[in-house]
Amino acid sequence: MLRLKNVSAQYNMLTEYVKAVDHVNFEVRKNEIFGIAGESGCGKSTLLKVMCDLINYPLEISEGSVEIHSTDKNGNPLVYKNGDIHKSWWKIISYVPQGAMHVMNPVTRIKSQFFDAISKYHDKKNKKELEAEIAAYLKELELSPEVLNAYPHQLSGGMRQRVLIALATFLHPEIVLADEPTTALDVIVQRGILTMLSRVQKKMGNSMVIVSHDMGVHYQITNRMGIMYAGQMIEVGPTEQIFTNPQHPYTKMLINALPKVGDNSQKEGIPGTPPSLKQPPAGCRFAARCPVAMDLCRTREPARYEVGAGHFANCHLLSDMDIAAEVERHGA
Ligand SMILES: Nc1ncnc2c1ncn2[C@@H]1O[C@H](COP(=O)(O)OP(=O)(O)OP(=O)(O)O)[C@@H](O)[C@H]1O
Repeated sequence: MLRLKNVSAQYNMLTEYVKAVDHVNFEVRKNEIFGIAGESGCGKSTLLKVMCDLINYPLEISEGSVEIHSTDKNGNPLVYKNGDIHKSWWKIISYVPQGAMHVMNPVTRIKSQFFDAISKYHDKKNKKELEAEIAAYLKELELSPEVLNAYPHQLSGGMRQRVLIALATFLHPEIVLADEPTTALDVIVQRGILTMLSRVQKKMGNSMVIVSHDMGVHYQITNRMGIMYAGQMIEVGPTEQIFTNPQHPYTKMLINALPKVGDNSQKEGIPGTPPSLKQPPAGCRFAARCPVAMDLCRTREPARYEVGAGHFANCHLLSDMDIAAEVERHGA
């Protein structure tokens, strides 16, 4: 299980900070697919980097901690914390970064990329045995072992993405993080990738985190999900609840903007733009775009409210006390 406790992370630009992740709390449970959704630039990729301990300048964690709770061979509890998690890459946690073409070495065959990435973590085996094991695993994932001899540019975008997923899951890590795994692929290929991810997760019974700006992806394969806005996680809950009973005005607008079968009404995007993460506004960060914002929303940050079993949202409108205070203020 992976847990984020009050995590803030920022890009240190020397004269200013980009506060890309702000006091984020949630957990990814065993045997589930957890989705992270939100507009471009809201901090989704940064959050994934924080989760897998990929912290390189100018990114830094300014507050909070990330923990992976696991067990050793004898079943004794083991906790990996940020700063140490990167030592367990591939075996405990693995990461499928955004943009399959850019993360692969263009002048190296897929086989060598597999060997380079995993051979030092794999139980000692000679090259031939390891290659046979990789080929068998590729077959299991419906990929021809022929791809091992190919260069990345010889594969289609969908094949490259499948190879990256195969690489990230080969050592059966407990947690797999995937950043926009279906972006830039056509819908048929997208469906194939989602089916593959879902099948791999079911087979391993591990945890998966999928970042995508596409709500359709979350609807199709995630069990629980979180909605990010301007560096903050503003709603978390079971995916079915997020779609049928969204609580934060931003989530409601995201869901309402989705096309529905039989509904021919014109869909509108969310007017306005997200705030700068260099100088985020006081109060609720969505207030400037929120059609139901109260005065309080522009001055005080909302607390997190539990609105159903395991369903949380940060909005003053969910607090009778906050609404009463607003009414009193206007009545005064
Ligand atoms: N290396 C960097 N240096 C400075 N700022 C950065 C860096 N990488 C990202 N940012 C900023 O951090 C914020 C969050 O970016 P991030 O890439 O995490 O968002 P995202 O939600 O994943 O966006 P997208 O969906 O477009 O990938 C943005 O304001 C972005 O401009």
